[in-house]
Amino acid sequence: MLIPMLDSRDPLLWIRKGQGFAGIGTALRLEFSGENRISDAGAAWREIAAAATVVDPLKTPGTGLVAFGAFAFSAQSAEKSVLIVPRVLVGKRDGVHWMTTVHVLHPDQVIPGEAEAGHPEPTRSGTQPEARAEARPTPPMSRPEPTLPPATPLGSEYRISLLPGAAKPDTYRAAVEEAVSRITHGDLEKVVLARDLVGHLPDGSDLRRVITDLALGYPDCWTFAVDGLIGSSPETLVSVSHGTVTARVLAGTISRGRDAEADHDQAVALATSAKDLDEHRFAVASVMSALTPHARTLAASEIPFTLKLPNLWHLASDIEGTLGDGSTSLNLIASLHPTAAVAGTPTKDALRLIERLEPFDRGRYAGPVGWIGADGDGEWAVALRCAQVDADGYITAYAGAGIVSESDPEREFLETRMKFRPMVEAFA
Ligand SMILES: C=C(O[C@@H]1C=C(C(=O)O)C=C[C@H]1O)C(=O)O
Repeated sequence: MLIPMLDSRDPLLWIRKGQGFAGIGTALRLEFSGENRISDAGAAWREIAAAATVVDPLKTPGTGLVAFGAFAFSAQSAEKSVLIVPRVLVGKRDGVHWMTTVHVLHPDQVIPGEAEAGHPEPTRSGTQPEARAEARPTPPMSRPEPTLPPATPLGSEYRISLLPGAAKPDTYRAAVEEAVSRITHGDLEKVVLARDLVGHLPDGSDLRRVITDLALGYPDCWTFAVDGLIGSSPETLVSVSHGTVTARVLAGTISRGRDAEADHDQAVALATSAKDLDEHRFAVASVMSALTPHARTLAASEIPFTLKLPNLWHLASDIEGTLGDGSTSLNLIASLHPTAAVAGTPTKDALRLIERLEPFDRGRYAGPVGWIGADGDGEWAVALRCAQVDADGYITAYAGAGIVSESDPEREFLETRMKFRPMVEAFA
Protein backbone atom coordinates (compact mmCIF):
# COMPACT_ATOMS: atom_id res chain seq x y z
CA MET A 1 0.00 0.00 0.00
CA LEU A 2 1.09 3.54 -0.72
CA ILE A 3 -0.61 5.25 2.22
CA PRO A 4 1.86 4.20 4.98
CA MET A 5 4.63 6.09 3.15
CA LEU A 6 2.76 9.39 3.24
CA ASP A 7 3.38 12.31 5.56
CA SER A 8 0.90 11.89 8.41
CA ARG A 9 -0.14 15.55 8.45
CA ASP A 10 0.43 16.66 4.86
CA PRO A 11 -0.31 13.64 2.65
CA LEU A 12 -0.24 13.80 -1.16
CA LEU A 13 -2.24 11.01 -2.76
CA TRP A 14 -4.23 10.04 -5.83
CA ILE A 15 -5.59 6.50 -5.86
CA ARG A 16 -8.50 4.42 -7.20
CA LYS A 17 -9.02 0.66 -7.05
CA GLY A 18 -5.66 0.38 -5.26
CA GLN A 19 -3.79 2.04 -8.14
CA GLY A 20 -2.31 5.49 -8.25
CA PHE A 21 0.45 7.34 -6.52
CA ALA A 22 1.76 8.84 -3.34
CA GLY A 23 3.89 11.97 -3.11
CA ILE A 24 6.47 12.56 -0.41
CA GLY A 25 8.05 15.96 0.23
CA THR A 26 7.71 19.05 -1.95
CA ALA A 27 10.07 19.81 -4.82
CA LEU A 28 7.95 22.64 -6.13
CA ARG A 29 4.81 24.44 -5.06
CA LEU A 30 2.98 26.93 -7.26
CA GLU A 31 0.00 28.99 -6.11
CA PHE A 32 -2.69 30.62 -8.21
CA SER A 33 -5.82 32.62 -7.55
CA GLY A 34 -8.49 34.66 -9.27
CA GLU A 35 -10.41 34.31 -12.50
CA ASN A 36 -7.52 32.79 -14.50
CA ARG A 37 -6.21 30.43 -11.82
CA ILE A 38 -6.55 27.32 -13.97
CA SER A 39 -5.24 28.76 -17.24
CA ASP A 40 -2.36 30.45 -15.34
CA ALA A 41 -1.50 27.05 -13.87
CA GLY A 42 -1.68 25.55 -17.36
CA ALA A 43 0.75 28.13 -18.74
CA ALA A 44 3.15 27.76 -15.79
CA TRP A 45 3.10 23.99 -16.13
CA ARG A 46 3.89 24.12 -19.86
CA GLU A 47 6.99 26.19 -19.06
CA ILE A 48 8.12 23.94 -16.26
CA ALA A 49 7.61 20.82 -18.34
CA ALA A 50 9.49 22.36 -21.28
CA ALA A 51 12.48 23.25 -19.07
CA ALA A 52 12.63 19.88 -17.31
CA THR A 53 14.86 16.97 -18.19
CA VAL A 54 12.69 13.92 -17.75
CA VAL A 55 14.06 10.39 -17.70
CA ASP A 56 10.97 8.23 -18.07
CA PRO A 57 11.52 4.81 -19.59
CA LEU A 58 8.08 3.58 -18.49
CA LYS A 59 5.80 6.14 -20.14
CA THR A 60 2.84 4.96 -18.07
CA PRO A 61 0.24 7.51 -16.92
CA GLY A 62 1.81 9.05 -13.82
CA THR A 63 5.47 8.27 -14.54
CA GLY A 64 7.93 11.06 -15.25
CA LEU A 65 7.37 14.57 -13.98
CA VAL A 66 3.98 14.91 -12.25
CA ALA A 67 2.22 17.69 -10.36
CA PHE A 68 -0.74 17.18 -8.06
CA GLY A 69 -3.29 19.98 -8.22
CA ALA A 70 -6.29 21.36 -6.36
CA PHE A 71 -8.18 24.44 -7.54
CA ALA A 72 -10.59 26.72 -5.75
CA PHE A 73 -14.19 26.52 -6.93
CA SER A 74 -14.67 30.26 -7.21
CA ALA A 75 -12.61 33.06 -8.78
CA GLN A 76 -13.37 35.06 -5.61
CA SER A 77 -12.21 32.37 -3.18
CA ALA A 78 -9.69 33.25 -0.50
CA GLU A 79 -8.33 29.71 -0.80
CA LYS A 80 -5.22 29.33 -2.96
CA SER A 81 -5.19 26.96 -5.94
CA VAL A 82 -2.05 24.85 -6.04
CA LEU A 83 0.19 22.69 -8.18
CA ILE A 84 2.59 20.59 -6.10
CA VAL A 85 5.45 18.52 -7.48
CA PRO A 86 6.53 16.01 -4.86
CA ARG A 87 10.22 15.37 -4.23
CA VAL A 88 9.54 11.63 -4.46
CA LEU A 89 6.56 9.95 -6.10
CA VAL A 90 5.83 6.26 -5.64
CA GLY A 91 3.32 4.81 -8.08
CA LYS A 92 1.53 1.62 -8.94
CA ARG A 93 -0.49 0.98 -12.10
CA ASP A 94 -1.37 -2.08 -14.20
CA GLY A 95 1.22 -4.21 -12.41
CA VAL A 96 3.98 -1.65 -12.87
CA HIS A 97 5.61 -0.06 -9.84
CA TRP A 98 7.81 2.97 -10.02
CA MET A 99 9.47 5.70 -8.08
CA THR A 100 10.21 9.16 -9.42
CA THR A 101 12.65 11.55 -7.80
CA VAL A 102 12.72 15.24 -8.64
CA HIS A 103 15.69 17.51 -8.17
CA VAL A 104 15.20 21.23 -8.44
CA LEU A 105 18.48 22.59 -9.79
CA HIS A 106 17.48 26.22 -9.81
CA PRO A 107 14.77 27.84 -7.69
CA ASP A 108 12.90 28.95 -10.82
CA GLN A 109 13.51 25.80 -12.75
CA VAL A 110 12.65 22.20 -12.13
CA ILE A 111 15.05 19.78 -13.68
CA PRO A 112 15.15 16.10 -13.91
CA GLY A 113 12.16 13.93 -13.19
CA GLU A 114 13.53 10.43 -13.11
CA ALA A 115 11.28 7.41 -13.10
CA GLU A 116 12.88 4.30 -11.68
CA ALA A 117 10.95 1.23 -12.67
CA GLY A 118 10.48 -2.23 -11.35
CA HIS A 119 10.94 -1.35 -7.74
CA PRO A 120 9.49 -3.78 -5.21
CA GLU A 121 6.43 -2.77 -3.24
CA PRO A 122 7.06 -1.34 0.19
CA THR A 123 5.83 -4.56 1.74
CA ARG A 124 8.51 -6.77 0.22
CA SER A 125 7.33 -10.29 -0.27
CA GLY A 126 10.27 -11.93 -1.96
CA THR A 127 9.76 -12.83 -5.59
CA GLN A 128 8.43 -10.10 -7.83
CA PRO A 129 5.94 -10.56 -10.66
CA GLU A 130 7.57 -10.67 -14.07
CA ALA A 131 5.79 -7.58 -15.32
CA ARG A 132 7.81 -5.54 -12.93
CA ALA A 133 11.12 -6.97 -13.97
CA GLU A 134 10.25 -6.31 -17.61
CA ALA A 135 9.41 -2.74 -16.85
CA ARG A 136 12.84 -2.15 -15.33
CA PRO A 137 14.73 0.35 -17.44
CA THR A 138 17.94 -0.86 -19.03
CA PRO A 139 20.74 1.73 -19.24
CA PRO A 140 22.23 2.90 -17.05
CA MET A 141 22.44 -0.46 -15.30
CA SER A 142 24.90 0.91 -12.82
CA ARG A 143 22.35 3.22 -11.23
CA PRO A 144 21.79 2.15 -7.63
CA GLU A 145 18.38 0.74 -6.67
CA PRO A 146 16.20 3.57 -5.42
CA THR A 147 15.40 3.49 -1.75
CA LEU A 148 11.69 3.79 -1.07
CA PRO A 149 10.52 6.25 1.52
CA PRO A 150 9.96 4.33 4.76
CA ALA A 151 6.47 3.20 5.73
CA THR A 152 5.67 4.37 9.24
CA PRO A 153 2.99 2.94 11.57
CA LEU A 154 -0.26 4.89 11.78
CA GLY A 155 -0.66 7.22 14.77
CA SER A 156 -3.24 6.51 17.47
CA GLU A 157 -6.95 6.47 16.74
CA TYR A 158 -9.15 9.52 17.14
CA ARG A 159 -12.81 10.35 16.70
CA ILE A 160 -13.97 13.71 15.48
CA SER A 161 -17.57 14.86 15.13
CA LEU A 162 -18.34 17.13 12.23
CA LEU A 163 -21.13 19.58 13.08
CA PRO A 164 -23.05 22.18 11.06
CA GLY A 165 -20.84 25.14 10.15
CA ALA A 166 -21.94 28.44 8.62
CA ALA A 167 -24.96 26.86 6.88
CA LYS A 168 -27.22 25.45 9.60
CA PRO A 169 -29.84 22.92 8.45
CA ASP A 170 -32.60 25.55 8.48
CA THR A 171 -30.45 28.04 6.59
CA TYR A 172 -29.90 25.38 3.97
CA ARG A 173 -33.59 24.48 3.64
CA ALA A 174 -34.45 28.18 3.33
CA ALA A 175 -31.78 28.61 0.63
CA VAL A 176 -33.24 25.69 -1.34
CA GLU A 177 -36.71 27.19 -1.04
CA GLU A 178 -35.45 30.52 -2.32
CA ALA A 179 -33.62 28.80 -5.21
CA VAL A 180 -36.77 26.87 -6.20
CA SER A 181 -38.75 30.10 -6.30
CA ARG A 182 -36.07 31.78 -8.46
CA ILE A 183 -36.13 28.79 -10.82
CA THR A 184 -39.94 28.81 -10.95
CA HIS A 185 -39.78 32.53 -11.84
CA GLY A 186 -37.57 31.62 -14.77
CA ASP A 187 -34.39 33.34 -13.48
CA LEU A 188 -32.34 30.18 -14.06
CA GLU A 189 -32.82 26.44 -14.62
CA LYS A 190 -30.62 24.72 -12.05
CA VAL A 191 -28.38 25.66 -9.15
CA VAL A 192 -26.26 23.44 -6.92
CA LEU A 193 -26.43 24.51 -3.28
CA ALA A 194 -24.03 23.17 -0.67
CA ARG A 195 -23.71 23.29 3.10
CA ASP A 196 -20.71 22.84 5.39
CA LEU A 197 -19.80 20.78 8.45
CA VAL A 198 -16.89 21.71 10.69
CA GLY A 199 -14.63 20.04 13.24
CA HIS A 200 -11.13 20.22 14.66
CA LEU A 201 -8.30 17.75 14.28
CA PRO A 202 -6.38 17.28 17.55
CA ASP A 203 -2.63 18.00 17.45
CA GLY A 204 -0.59 15.05 16.29
CA SER A 205 -3.50 13.28 14.56
CA ASP A 206 -2.51 11.06 11.68
CA LEU A 207 -4.56 11.97 8.59
CA ARG A 208 -3.55 8.70 6.94
CA ARG A 209 -6.21 7.02 9.12
CA VAL A 210 -8.95 9.02 7.41
CA ILE A 211 -7.45 8.42 3.98
CA THR A 212 -7.17 4.68 4.60
CA ASP A 213 -10.86 4.55 5.58
CA LEU A 214 -11.84 6.44 2.44
CA ALA A 215 -9.69 4.33 0.11
CA LEU A 216 -10.98 1.07 1.59
CA GLY A 217 -14.61 2.19 1.86
CA TYR A 218 -14.85 3.82 -1.58
CA PRO A 219 -12.48 1.81 -3.81
CA ASP A 220 -14.26 2.85 -7.02
CA CYS A 221 -13.87 6.56 -6.22
CA TRP A 222 -10.81 8.75 -6.60
CA THR A 223 -9.36 9.05 -3.11
CA PHE A 224 -7.22 12.17 -2.95
CA ALA A 225 -5.14 14.22 -0.56
CA VAL A 226 -3.69 17.45 -1.89
CA ASP A 227 -2.60 20.33 0.35
CA GLY A 228 -5.08 19.40 3.10
CA LEU A 229 -7.97 18.68 0.72
CA ILE A 230 -9.00 15.12 1.46
CA GLY A 231 -11.83 13.07 0.02
CA SER A 232 -13.18 10.28 -2.17
CA SER A 233 -14.88 11.54 -5.33
CA PRO A 234 -16.93 9.42 -7.72
CA GLU A 235 -16.90 12.07 -10.46
CA THR A 236 -14.16 12.20 -13.13
CA LEU A 237 -14.05 15.75 -14.43
CA VAL A 238 -11.69 14.76 -17.22
CA SER A 239 -8.98 12.28 -17.95
CA VAL A 240 -6.55 12.63 -20.87
CA SER A 241 -4.29 9.83 -22.02
CA HIS A 242 -2.42 9.77 -25.35
CA GLY A 243 -5.06 11.85 -27.15
CA THR A 244 -8.10 10.11 -25.65
CA VAL A 245 -10.34 12.19 -23.45
CA THR A 246 -12.91 10.76 -21.01
CA ALA A 247 -15.24 12.18 -18.39
CA ARG A 248 -17.89 10.78 -16.05
CA VAL A 249 -20.78 13.10 -15.35
CA LEU A 250 -22.85 12.53 -12.22
CA ALA A 251 -26.06 14.33 -11.34
CA GLY A 252 -29.21 12.83 -9.87
CA THR A 253 -29.06 11.02 -6.55
CA ILE A 254 -31.16 8.61 -4.47
CA SER A 255 -30.53 6.67 -1.26
CA ARG A 256 -29.67 2.96 -1.25
CA GLY A 257 -32.49 0.56 -0.33
CA ARG A 258 -32.58 -1.43 2.93
CA ASP A 259 -32.49 -4.82 1.18
CA ALA A 260 -31.72 -6.06 -2.33
CA GLU A 261 -35.28 -5.62 -3.60
CA ALA A 262 -35.73 -2.14 -2.14
CA ASP A 263 -32.29 -1.20 -3.48
CA HIS A 264 -33.26 -2.29 -6.98
CA ASP A 265 -36.50 -0.29 -6.70
CA GLN A 266 -34.49 2.78 -5.71
CA ALA A 267 -32.27 2.43 -8.80
CA VAL A 268 -35.33 2.10 -11.03
CA ALA A 269 -36.97 5.09 -9.36
CA LEU A 270 -33.84 7.17 -10.00
CA ALA A 271 -33.48 6.04 -13.62
CA THR A 272 -37.09 7.04 -14.34
CA SER A 273 -37.32 10.23 -12.26
CA ALA A 274 -38.10 13.21 -14.49
CA LYS A 275 -36.58 15.55 -11.91
CA ASP A 276 -33.25 13.67 -11.75
CA LEU A 277 -33.11 13.15 -15.51
CA ASP A 278 -33.57 16.90 -15.90
CA GLU A 279 -30.75 17.68 -13.48
CA HIS A 280 -28.60 15.17 -15.28
CA ARG A 281 -29.30 16.52 -18.75
CA PHE A 282 -27.99 19.96 -17.77
CA ALA A 283 -24.81 18.43 -16.40
CA VAL A 284 -24.07 16.34 -19.50
CA ALA A 285 -24.81 19.27 -21.82
CA SER A 286 -22.35 21.49 -19.96
CA VAL A 287 -19.51 18.95 -20.24
CA MET A 288 -20.26 18.21 -23.91
CA SER A 289 -20.27 21.89 -24.85
CA ALA A 290 -17.02 22.58 -22.96
CA LEU A 291 -15.19 19.64 -24.56
CA THR A 292 -16.58 19.88 -28.11
CA PRO A 293 -14.27 22.73 -29.28
CA HIS A 294 -11.23 20.65 -28.21
CA ALA A 295 -12.33 17.28 -29.59
CA ARG A 296 -12.18 15.62 -32.97
CA THR A 297 -14.77 13.05 -31.88
CA LEU A 298 -16.90 13.09 -28.74
CA ALA A 299 -19.82 10.94 -27.59
CA ALA A 300 -21.87 10.54 -24.42
CA SER A 301 -23.80 7.44 -23.41
CA GLU A 302 -27.25 7.54 -24.99
CA ILE A 303 -29.08 7.29 -21.67
CA PRO A 304 -27.57 7.68 -18.21
CA PHE A 305 -26.85 4.57 -16.15
CA THR A 306 -27.23 4.09 -12.40
CA LEU A 307 -23.96 4.09 -10.47
CA LYS A 308 -24.00 2.30 -7.13
CA LEU A 309 -21.87 3.69 -4.31
CA PRO A 310 -21.83 2.43 -0.70
CA ASN A 311 -23.86 5.46 0.46
CA LEU A 312 -26.13 6.24 -2.53
CA TRP A 313 -27.07 5.81 -6.19
CA HIS A 314 -26.17 8.38 -8.83
CA LEU A 315 -27.30 8.89 -12.41
CA ALA A 316 -24.11 8.73 -14.47
CA SER A 317 -23.02 9.30 -18.07
CA ASP A 318 -19.63 8.47 -19.51
CA ILE A 319 -18.21 10.68 -22.23
CA GLU A 320 -15.36 9.68 -24.49
CA GLY A 321 -13.60 11.25 -27.44
CA THR A 322 -10.35 12.07 -29.14
CA LEU A 323 -8.59 15.37 -28.69
CA GLY A 324 -8.21 17.49 -31.77
CA ASP A 325 -6.22 20.50 -30.60
CA GLY A 326 -3.35 19.29 -28.42
CA SER A 327 -4.97 20.60 -25.23
CA THR A 328 -3.43 19.55 -21.95
CA SER A 329 -5.64 18.25 -19.17
CA LEU A 330 -5.29 21.66 -17.46
CA ASN A 331 -6.53 23.42 -20.63
CA LEU A 332 -9.56 21.15 -20.57
CA ILE A 333 -10.41 21.72 -16.92
CA ALA A 334 -10.08 25.45 -17.52
CA SER A 335 -12.90 25.05 -20.11
CA LEU A 336 -14.94 22.58 -18.09
CA HIS A 337 -14.98 24.15 -14.65
CA PRO A 338 -17.52 24.71 -13.19
CA THR A 339 -19.88 22.16 -14.74
CA ALA A 340 -23.63 22.20 -14.20
CA ALA A 341 -23.21 19.22 -11.85
CA VAL A 342 -21.65 21.52 -9.23
CA ALA A 343 -22.73 25.05 -10.27
CA GLY A 344 -25.95 24.99 -12.32
CA THR A 345 -27.42 26.36 -15.56
CA PRO A 346 -26.86 28.98 -16.88
CA THR A 347 -23.45 29.00 -15.20
CA LYS A 348 -23.20 32.76 -14.55
CA ASP A 349 -26.65 33.01 -12.95
CA ALA A 350 -26.02 29.88 -10.90
CA LEU A 351 -22.69 31.22 -9.62
CA ARG A 352 -24.31 34.51 -8.63
CA LEU A 353 -27.03 32.69 -6.72
CA ILE A 354 -24.51 30.40 -4.98
CA GLU A 355 -22.56 33.50 -3.92
CA ARG A 356 -25.74 34.96 -2.45
CA LEU A 357 -27.25 31.87 -0.80
CA GLU A 358 -24.23 29.97 0.54
CA PRO A 359 -22.88 31.65 3.69
CA PHE A 360 -19.31 30.35 3.21
CA ASP A 361 -16.41 30.20 0.76
CA ARG A 362 -16.42 26.80 -0.98
CA GLY A 363 -12.62 26.80 -1.04
CA ARG A 364 -11.55 23.89 -3.23
CA TYR A 365 -14.78 21.94 -2.72
CA ALA A 366 -16.34 21.23 -6.15
CA GLY A 367 -13.16 22.46 -7.86
CA PRO A 368 -10.84 20.27 -9.94
CA VAL A 369 -8.45 17.98 -8.03
CA GLY A 370 -6.00 15.61 -9.69
CA TRP A 371 -2.68 15.46 -11.46
CA ILE A 372 -0.92 16.46 -14.66
CA GLY A 373 2.17 14.97 -16.29
CA ALA A 374 4.90 16.68 -18.30
CA ASP A 375 3.11 15.78 -21.57
CA GLY A 376 -0.15 17.37 -20.35
CA ASP A 377 -1.98 14.09 -19.83
CA GLY A 378 -3.64 13.72 -16.46
CA GLU A 379 -6.66 12.71 -14.40
CA TRP A 380 -8.90 15.21 -12.66
CA ALA A 381 -11.90 14.61 -10.43
CA VAL A 382 -14.48 17.05 -9.15
CA ALA A 383 -13.54 17.55 -5.46
CA LEU A 384 -16.69 16.10 -3.85
CA ARG A 385 -17.23 14.06 -0.66
CA CYS A 386 -14.27 15.93 0.77
CA ALA A 387 -13.01 18.16 3.53
CA GLN A 388 -10.29 20.78 3.77
CA VAL A 389 -8.04 20.37 6.80
CA ASP A 390 -6.12 23.58 7.38
CA ALA A 391 -2.71 23.99 9.04
CA ASP A 392 -4.33 24.75 12.43
CA GLY A 393 -6.39 21.56 12.25
CA TYR A 394 -9.71 23.18 11.34
CA ILE A 395 -11.76 20.82 9.21
CA THR A 396 -14.49 21.94 6.82
CA ALA A 397 -16.46 19.31 4.92
CA TYR A 398 -18.89 20.20 2.14
CA ALA A 399 -21.80 18.57 0.33
CA GLY A 400 -24.34 19.94 -2.10
CA ALA A 401 -27.33 19.00 -4.21
CA GLY A 402 -28.67 20.09 -7.58
CA ILE A 403 -31.79 22.21 -7.22
CA VAL A 404 -34.36 22.28 -10.04
CA SER A 405 -37.98 23.45 -10.12
CA GLU A 406 -39.31 20.18 -8.60
CA SER A 407 -36.85 20.20 -5.66
CA ASP A 408 -38.09 19.80 -2.10
CA PRO A 409 -35.98 21.48 0.64
CA GLU A 410 -36.16 18.56 3.09
CA ARG A 411 -35.23 15.97 0.46
CA GLU A 412 -32.28 18.05 -0.72
CA PHE A 413 -31.15 18.44 2.89
CA LEU A 414 -31.30 14.65 3.33
CA GLU A 415 -29.38 14.21 0.07
CA THR A 416 -26.53 16.36 1.40
CA ARG A 417 -26.58 14.25 4.58
CA MET A 418 -26.02 11.10 2.46
CA LYS A 419 -23.20 12.81 0.63
CA PHE A 420 -21.52 13.78 3.90
CA ARG A 421 -21.42 10.15 5.03
CA PRO A 422 -17.97 9.24 3.63
CA MET A 423 -16.27 12.13 5.44
CA VAL A 424 -18.35 11.99 8.63
CA GLU A 425 -17.66 8.28 9.02
CA ALA A 426 -13.97 8.53 8.10
CA PHE A 427 -13.40 11.09 10.88
CA ALA A 428 -15.65 9.31 13.42
C1 LIG B 1 -22.62 18.59 -5.31
C2 LIG B 1 -22.36 17.31 -5.04
O1 LIG B 1 -22.58 16.30 -5.92
C3 LIG B 1 -22.96 16.56 -7.24
C4 LIG B 1 -24.44 16.69 -7.36
C5 LIG B 1 -25.23 15.57 -7.57
C6 LIG B 1 -26.74 15.71 -7.53
O2 LIG B 1 -27.23 16.83 -7.36
O3 LIG B 1 -27.45 14.70 -7.65
C7 LIG B 1 -24.65 14.34 -7.86
C8 LIG B 1 -23.31 14.22 -8.02
C9 LIG B 1 -22.43 15.40 -8.05
O4 LIG B 1 -22.25 15.84 -9.35
C10 LIG B 1 -21.72 16.91 -3.75
O5 LIG B 1 -21.44 15.73 -3.58
O6 LIG B 1 -21.47 17.79 -2.93
